[in-house]
Amino acid sequence: NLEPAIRELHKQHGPILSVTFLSPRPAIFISGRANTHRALVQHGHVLASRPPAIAPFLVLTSGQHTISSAPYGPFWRSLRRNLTSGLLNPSRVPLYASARRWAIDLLTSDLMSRGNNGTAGITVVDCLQFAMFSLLTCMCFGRRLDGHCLREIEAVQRELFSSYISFQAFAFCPAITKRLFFRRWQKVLSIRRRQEELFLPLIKERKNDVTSGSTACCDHDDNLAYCYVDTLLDHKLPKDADDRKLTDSEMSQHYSGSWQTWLGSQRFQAKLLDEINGVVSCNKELVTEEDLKAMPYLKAVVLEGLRRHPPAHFLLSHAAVKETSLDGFHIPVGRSVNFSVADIALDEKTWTREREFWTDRFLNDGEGVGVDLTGSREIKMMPFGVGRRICPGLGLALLHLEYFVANMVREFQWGMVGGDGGGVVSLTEQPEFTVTMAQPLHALVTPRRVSPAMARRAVP
Ligand code: HEM
Repeated sequence: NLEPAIRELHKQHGPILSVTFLSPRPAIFISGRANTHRALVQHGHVLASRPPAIAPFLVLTSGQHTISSAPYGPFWRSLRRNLTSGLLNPSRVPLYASARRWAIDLLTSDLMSRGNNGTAGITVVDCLQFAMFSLLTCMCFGRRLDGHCLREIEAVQRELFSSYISFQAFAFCPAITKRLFFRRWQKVLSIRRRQEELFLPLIKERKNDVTSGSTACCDHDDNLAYCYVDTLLDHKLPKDADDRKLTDSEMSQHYSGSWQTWLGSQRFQAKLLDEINGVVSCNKELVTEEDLKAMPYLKAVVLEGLRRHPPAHFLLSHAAVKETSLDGFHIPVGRSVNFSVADIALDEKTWTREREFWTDRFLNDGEGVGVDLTGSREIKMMPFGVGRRICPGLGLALLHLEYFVANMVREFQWGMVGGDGGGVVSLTEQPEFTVTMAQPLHALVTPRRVSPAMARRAVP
């Protein structure tokens, strides 16, 4: 449980710390809005790299050849530009409208078919993650994958996310820890193998434009004209990019929470529903992307969710491109430099009632109105990071959050397990790759109307 310890060390020793854990190389921690702005925005180009990956992540990122893990340089720039100008280009948003509708249909049907499990409620995260995997894999591979294939992809990715922290053990003397934690190391290799077994055939199918029924994984009627794999297959790396692949032998070597009333309490739901009904006519199938633009309360709910419960409590580790100094502290190349997202979001000097889920701060004259999530002027909250390594999926993520929340509130009444007004939900957090709920949410879900998705299901 690193976070409280780091916070305490900052209190005792100041905003810039160098801490030695198990790894021989100390990690640097930088706190505070102003310091973070200086480091990541004003001197953003200097701290825009990533530190050398430890053994498991070398395997899982093919030797730091992914956008998020690649060191700053032509290779990273080229891949990142390919993603932002291709799949994430705002002009392509409408291309995936049908995939988004499909994901909402899947989610609606899934929630309905689980039938509240008596009075124990539905484990919401299972349904939500499955719908989100369906949508993102569709955008990635250009096809609606079938349920079996999706479940397999979901299972391997979830295993990776939940084991992520335990893999840090290999930071210390990997030659020994690989033997000491032999099973854990085997898990790293098995996750990678399964990812290859699942993803490579899908990539090859897309490449060969297979339309026969030989691949049971695909629903051929719903091929997308454009997907992320297409952009990667067409992509040409610049000459000076380091596209060195790991050799086989290298591969085998490496191979605060509190009890709170729930956000879904009737008050939030009723206000959201009022807003949605004011914008969307009752005979319309779904809330659309266009409708979302006229929903300030929905935006406030989503922003307050990201502020109070950011999925990442720390940014991915940054590193200096060249030796540098920050406020008189020396930062060598290759050191991991870390920034706390959660502490900035809970800074009492920026936010009143900072620990409360209080949507009004993003409405009318509230302190959060017009907050700049890119942090270019100043940082008030940074759930997506700031500066050169800012999350390129920011726009898409906000769209998905608003779209899913709006449609789920419109379709269902969300109730607490445990009865009227008496229910509480544990918001105790559990660190994984992202921060998750230690006790997953169980909710009672009641349809508000016969939705088109339900009607379609009813047709044999
Ligand atoms: C609520 C949803 C999301 C949150 C909170 C989130 C947050 C983050 C954060 C905190 C980082 C690290 C920034 C840093 O190191 O300074 C990051 C990086 C990244 N995110 Fe996201 N993200 C989300 C969704 C997405 C989506 C939907 C995509 C793609 C479709 C995406 C793609 C990436 C990539 C490629 C990076 C690495 C950027 C780089 O190193 O240059 N993210 N994200």
